[in-house]
Amino acid sequence: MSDDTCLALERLTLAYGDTVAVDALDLTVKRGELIALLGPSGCGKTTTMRAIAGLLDPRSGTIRLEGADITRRPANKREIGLVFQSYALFPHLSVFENVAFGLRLRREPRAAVEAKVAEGLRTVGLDHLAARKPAELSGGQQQRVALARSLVMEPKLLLLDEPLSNLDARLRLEMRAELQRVQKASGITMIFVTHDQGEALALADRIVVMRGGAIEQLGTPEEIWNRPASGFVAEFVGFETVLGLRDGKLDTPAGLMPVSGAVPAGAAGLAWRPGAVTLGAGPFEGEVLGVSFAGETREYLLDSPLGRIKADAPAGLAMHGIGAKVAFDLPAARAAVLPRLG
Ligand SMILES: Nc1ncnc2c1ncn2[C@@H]1O[C@H](COP(=O)(O)OP(=O)(O)OP(=O)(O)O)[C@@H](O)[C@H]1O
Repeated sequence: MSDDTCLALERLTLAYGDTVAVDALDLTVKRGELIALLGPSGCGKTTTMRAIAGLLDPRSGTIRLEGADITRRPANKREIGLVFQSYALFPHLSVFENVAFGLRLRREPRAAVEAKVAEGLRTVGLDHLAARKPAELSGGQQQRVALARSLVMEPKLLLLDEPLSNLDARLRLEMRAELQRVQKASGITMIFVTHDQGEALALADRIVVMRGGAIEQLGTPEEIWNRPASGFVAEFVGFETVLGLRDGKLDTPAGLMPVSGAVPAGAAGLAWRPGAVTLGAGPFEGEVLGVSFAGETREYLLDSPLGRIKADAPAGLAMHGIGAKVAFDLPAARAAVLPRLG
C-alpha cells in the first residue's frame, strides 16, 4: 500500500443473513480524493458505506484506514465522519451549538471549540448565521450545517450518503459546487453515494460504478463518460442505443446488419448517445414516435427494426412530425466501443 492511501477495502464481503449484498469488493481511495459510489437501487452502495463506518460487520475481508486494520474497530473509534440525507440537526440548539456538539462531547477546551466552529462555519459560508436555529434555515443551509458539524471533527474520512437528495433541483446544483469547494479547501477524503450520474460526473475525482454488489467500472468522470466498460455503464451515462457486435456486424432484433465504418477487433458492442445518431440520411429507417423541443436540439424517439432509437437533431432543421418515416445512421466513428456488452 502506498503512503497516500486513505482507505483500502480488501475482498470485502457483506451480507444480511443469506443475502450477499457486496461480494469480494476491492477498492483503494487516495488521501484527499472525492469518490462517488454510483449505481442503481440495491447495488450495495449504502451497505458498503455502513461497513466502512462500522455500522455493519463484514462477513469477510479487511478495511484499512491509513494503513491500520479497522475491520473490527467500533464505529465511534474509527475517526470517520458521516453525513446522511436526513441531516438530523438538534432543533433546540443554535447553528453554532449544533456544530460544536461533537467537539464538546470530546471535551475539547472552550477556546479550541470556538475557533474550530468559527472556521467550520466559515468554510461552509454560514458564519453570519451562527446564532440561528435550524428551523430558521433553508434546506441547503441546514445541509451545510450538517457538513460543518462533520468537518470540525477533522475525520480521516467523511462518508456522505445521498447528501443532496433532499434538496430541490436549483439548490442541489448550488450545493454540488459548494461540496466540491469545501472538499478541496479542507483536503478531507470523501466518499459519497449517489444514484444520479450527473452528480457523480460533476463532483467526483473518481467514480465507482456498482452493480449487483460488485464494481462494474472504476474511473475518472471522463473515462466513465467517454469509455464505458460495458453496456450497463453505457446506458447509465446516457448512451441510449446499445447494440452488440457479431461477426463484425450489428446484432439487432431484425438480424445482423452492416456497421457504418470500421470497428476495432475484439469489441463486444457499440453505443451511441442521441447526439451521435445521424438523422435524415443512412441505411436504416424509423418512424417518429415522439419529438420534443429542447432548445438547441429536437429530441426524437424512433421506432425501427433495430429497436427504439433516440436521436437529437439541431432545432434549426425542419421538423419531422409524428408518424413520419426518417432515414438514420449509426456511425461507428461516433460510437463508444464496448469491451463487454452486458
Ligand atoms: N437490512 C437489510 N436486510 C436484508 N437485506 C438488505 C438490508 N439492507 C439492504 N439489503 C439488501 O442488500 C442489497 C444492497 O442494498 P443497499 O441498500 O446497499 O443498496 P443501495 O445501492 O444503497 O440502494 P439504494 O440506492 O436504494 O439505497 C439489496 O439487495 C438490499 O435488498
